[in-house]
Amino acid sequence: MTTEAVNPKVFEFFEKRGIGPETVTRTGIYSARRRRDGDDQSFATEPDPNGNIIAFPFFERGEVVAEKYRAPGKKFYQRPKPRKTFYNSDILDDPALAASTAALVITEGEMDALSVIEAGYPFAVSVPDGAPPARDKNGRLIAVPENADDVDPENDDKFAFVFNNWDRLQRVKRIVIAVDNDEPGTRLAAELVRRLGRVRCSFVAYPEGCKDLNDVLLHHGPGHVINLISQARPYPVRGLYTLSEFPPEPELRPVSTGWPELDAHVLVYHPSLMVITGFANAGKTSFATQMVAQLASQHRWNAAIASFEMRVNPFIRDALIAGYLQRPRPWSNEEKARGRAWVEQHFTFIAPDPESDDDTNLDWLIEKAEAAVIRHGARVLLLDPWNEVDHARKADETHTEYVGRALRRLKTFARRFDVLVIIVAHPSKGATFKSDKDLSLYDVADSAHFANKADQGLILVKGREEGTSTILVKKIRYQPETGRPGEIPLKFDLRTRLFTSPDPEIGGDDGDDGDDLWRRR
Ligand SMILES: Nc1ncnc2c1ncn2[C@@H]1O[C@H](COP(=O)(O)OP(=O)(O)OP(=O)(O)O)[C@@H](O)[C@H]1O
Repeated sequence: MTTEAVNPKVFEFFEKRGIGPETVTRTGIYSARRRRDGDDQSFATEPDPNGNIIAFPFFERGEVVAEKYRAPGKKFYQRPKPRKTFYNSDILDDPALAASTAALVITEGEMDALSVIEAGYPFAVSVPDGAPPARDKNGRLIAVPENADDVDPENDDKFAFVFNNWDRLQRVKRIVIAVDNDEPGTRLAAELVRRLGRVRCSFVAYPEGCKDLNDVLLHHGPGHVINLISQARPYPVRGLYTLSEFPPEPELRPVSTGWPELDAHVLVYHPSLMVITGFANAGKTSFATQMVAQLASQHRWNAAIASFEMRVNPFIRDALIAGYLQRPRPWSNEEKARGRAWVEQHFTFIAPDPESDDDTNLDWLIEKAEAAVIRHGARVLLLDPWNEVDHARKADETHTEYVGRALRRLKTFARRFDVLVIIVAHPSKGATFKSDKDLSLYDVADSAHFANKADQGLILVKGREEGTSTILVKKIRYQPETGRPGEIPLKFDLRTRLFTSPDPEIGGDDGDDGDDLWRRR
């Protein structure tokens, strides 16, 4: 098209919108008129230097594949059977977009794309049919999913222009979405971003009083259009942050387990995952139960206890009361009543309903644990022992894969509900022949995941001499804030059935009791 072929009124129309004759001519816009096509009632639109219709041709690889018309009185129509493509789509093949030296700007209308081109930035396309409605027929805003899993590209009619240009679009490294600042524009942006991939998309922020790029060109000038594009901000990608964007994390507030001699080696905090292991009868249940009692009495950390091997009444209950009173039985009636009231206030128990045949699998357990947090303010979940949870493994899943998935779920639960999850687990059968000294977190229930996923890992060893025990602190994720590995002797008071400070002659911090301590009983 040459300038001579275009009605000067067309230039006037664009001039009023801030778009000069060079851009009009370069993009192939021309003036046209409608002419009756043959004897029937159909019309054709054809170029006419005096025509009062503005024609916007859509090129693809130099060919006009669609055309939109603006007739007087703001009447819009299109050439029949248009190919669904972007306005100015041929810019998609520019090597600068593949090399990432330029970002592609996608606008909601032709005038906005022209505004960008007018501002001196050629890398702009417009979607062909504007924005989809933002609300459904009941007036409710349509929620757009974040991913495009529900999109079938073959039948994605409204966005066929994306599919039709897929190969060219794939090469584009950076995309600036510059749609209208209104509800339909917001939906269009969301629909484009999920189809094009969030990581390469940015958005622009319009100045006050501007709803699109043509407004910006008219009211602020071409320089501002360019600034806006160069300052486009990336769409946040969930899980990827700069330091300043990083979501606030709960502060690490480690507290004592209640045994002063353990403080240098293990302090507990939530959210976190603690694994406690040791051979049969090593005292794992006694130790873990006493610990949750101490956490409740010293820090008011309520706990949910899922105890599948020990009866709650009277064993767990009395172990908790003992931990609270720190006094041997027999207890006075007043002590018993006080102890029970205290257990009632701070603990909930997760146990299968004898009336129901529900699987007591991990989903079941987590569901109850969530209720314990919400209803009873639980800060601790004690799962004792792991091996008794009726695990539900998927058909195509190995044991190791299952344990990995299950521990991930428990960690997600811990994080989401800000809970300390304590898992008591038996060592694998293969570890039975090992000495206590050689037992490691890798021996837990046949899976290295326990060692890898735990934030803190303890091994309990019963001493050769009755009433002596050692806590092996094997893993501490945050050192030194929450402790450091070590071997800490404790006394097991045979009268109170509680772990207490060792008698001075039994040993110090450095485990210099020699081999005796390690020998299996
Ligand atoms: N150092 C110790 N000396 C003597 N008795 C102890 C010692 N530590 C724990 N006990 C007692 O040993 C018994 C077994 O303890 P507990 O049930 O806590 O062990 P566990 O490791 O949980 O056992 P399991 O692997 O069978 O579940 C309990 O009666 C407990 O009071």
